[in-house]
Amino acid sequence: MSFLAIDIGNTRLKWALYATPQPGAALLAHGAEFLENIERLAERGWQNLPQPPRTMLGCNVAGDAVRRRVEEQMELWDVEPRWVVSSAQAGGVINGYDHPGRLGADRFVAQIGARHHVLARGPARACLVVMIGTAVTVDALDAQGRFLGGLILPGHGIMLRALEGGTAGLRVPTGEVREFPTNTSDALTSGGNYAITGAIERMHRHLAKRAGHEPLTLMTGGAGWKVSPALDIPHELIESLIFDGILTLQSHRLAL
Ligand SMILES: Nc1ncnc2c1ncn2[C@@H]1O[C@H](COP(=O)(O)OP(=O)(O)O)[C@@H](O)[C@H]1O
Ligand SMILES: CC(C)(COP(=O)(O)O)[C@@H](O)C(=O)NCCC(=O)O
Ligand SMILES: [K+]
Repeated sequence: MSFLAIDIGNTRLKWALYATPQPGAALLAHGAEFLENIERLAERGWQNLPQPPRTMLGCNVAGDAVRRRVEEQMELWDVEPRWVVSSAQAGGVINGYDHPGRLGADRFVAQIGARHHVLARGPARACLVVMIGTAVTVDALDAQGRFLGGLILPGHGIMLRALEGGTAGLRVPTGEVREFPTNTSDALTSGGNYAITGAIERMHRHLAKRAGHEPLTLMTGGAGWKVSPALDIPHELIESLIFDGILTLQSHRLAL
């Protein structure tokens, strides 16, 4: 019954093999590859799995060419590639985007994972879903599981490259996050970090006001550990949030 979940972002592909397609299933193997190395997935991580996947579900925001390259690597097994498309409603989330299909599949799936965590923890409440990947997204779910809307901003790497490319004097090593930075490195690192944490805190305020209660804040993504220490609101880092969403979606599909 083993099930492969794949999350393709703009920087890396992350994958996880589970014993069964249900939230909380045993994790059998997992890995990550930078997109420039996906041609090696079959020979590297996927060659020596404890068992071949029987089914799979993925989410991809890196475009069709990347998806096709990944599907070629999957020819190793007899598995039909299936990819999440954002829709008006799925996995307990009602998608309030103007055009639901245009919402990034990773954002939709992370919200489904977040909704699963909210309901597993007690009475339904609003939830802020923060993803710190290549880009940063901050998405608001109300207590009924309705996606109210969200922010997209550049991730730290993109902010730095934009500043380096657009100026003559900002090519400096990485600095530290400081309240009052007194050198260029610290000024850039702190500026990026507080741009991200400031946006999260702002959206948290919007959602607390709309919901009338303190939302649960869940954070995920490759650079979440860099942002978490400077975020002044209670929150939890859940590395597996997208996979939890994929497992939830898959188990809902099987139940239909
Ligand atoms: N070991 C790591 N490998 C790759 N990226 C990392 C690592 N640690 C932190 N990062 C940061 O995480 C970001 C990529 O996160 P990820 O969630 O994989 O992004 P995406 O989903 O957009 O591909 C990079 O921009 C980088 O700043
Ligand atoms: C916002 C994103 C670029 C985030 O990508 P990531 O940082 O995970 O690589 C992705 O979710 C996307 O391409 N979204 C489509 C546009 C939208 O959600 O409105
Ligand atoms: K992502």
